[in-house]
Amino acid sequence: MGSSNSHTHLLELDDVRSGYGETEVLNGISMTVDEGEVVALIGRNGAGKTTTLRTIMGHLVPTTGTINYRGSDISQRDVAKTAQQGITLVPEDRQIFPGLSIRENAKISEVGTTHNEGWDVDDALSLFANLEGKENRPGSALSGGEQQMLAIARALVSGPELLVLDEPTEGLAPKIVDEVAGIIADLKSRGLTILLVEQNVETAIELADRVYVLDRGEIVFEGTTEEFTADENIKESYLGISE
Ligand SMILES: Nc1ncnc2c1ncn2[C@@H]1O[C@H](COP(=O)(O)OP(=O)(O)OP(=O)(O)O)[C@@H](O)[C@H]1O
Repeated sequence: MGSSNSHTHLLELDDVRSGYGETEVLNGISMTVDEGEVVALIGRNGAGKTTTLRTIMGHLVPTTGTINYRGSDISQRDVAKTAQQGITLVPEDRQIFPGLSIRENAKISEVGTTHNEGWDVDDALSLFANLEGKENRPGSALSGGEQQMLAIARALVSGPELLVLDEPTEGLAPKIVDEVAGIIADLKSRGLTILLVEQNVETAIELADRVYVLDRGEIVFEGTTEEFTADENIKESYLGISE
């Protein structure tokens, strides 16, 4: 039915159903992201988090429901159109080109950036101390943490209005998790709008203003980070966290 208030959200999913062929994975989810917010989408393995992002990005088209971006329905558009509209995904597998240097990987996003001026390649890389002095090193020589940082830098070069991060800390050592979280916090403080999918609940709540919990294709909790932190029941029931 849509949001009852008259405020236009940056991104609004309303009763979205989506999946793969006959298999419905999202059973009618509704969520919003407002400008300047960091919104975390969390949930167990297989809950449908990546499917939600694929649907937002246009890899999957909802069978019913709407996705509005700046008040326009974008449910039926393709991936290229989504990127042009300023929604940039940093995918779970990071997709760094192994034969290209760090700089070349970052520069790729300059191509076709039409909607908005993106970050300068040097400015984007300079956010990450770990990448400093390594601009000519090939993607194949990077650690998982460095790949993640480069993937975020490359996304910034495309000039996102909404940065979508799919499990950015997955598989990283604790020290590197902290560094990546620090960069996300920095981007947040600069006013960038971020939709963050995380399995790492601690990192998610450290960064997010609001939290959605997805379970078996349904949103089972929505609230501020404070409300989530106070809700022992939701943490225990859906995320297997108890203190
Ligand atoms: N290409 C596909 N074809 C059919 N089913 C799929 C496909 N990709 C995912 N699924 C199914 O959709 C459901 C949700 O998967 P999804 O990857 O969205 O979950 P997730 O919450 O992102 O989990 P994870 O943390 O493991 O990535 C799972 O049951 C999964 O098996």
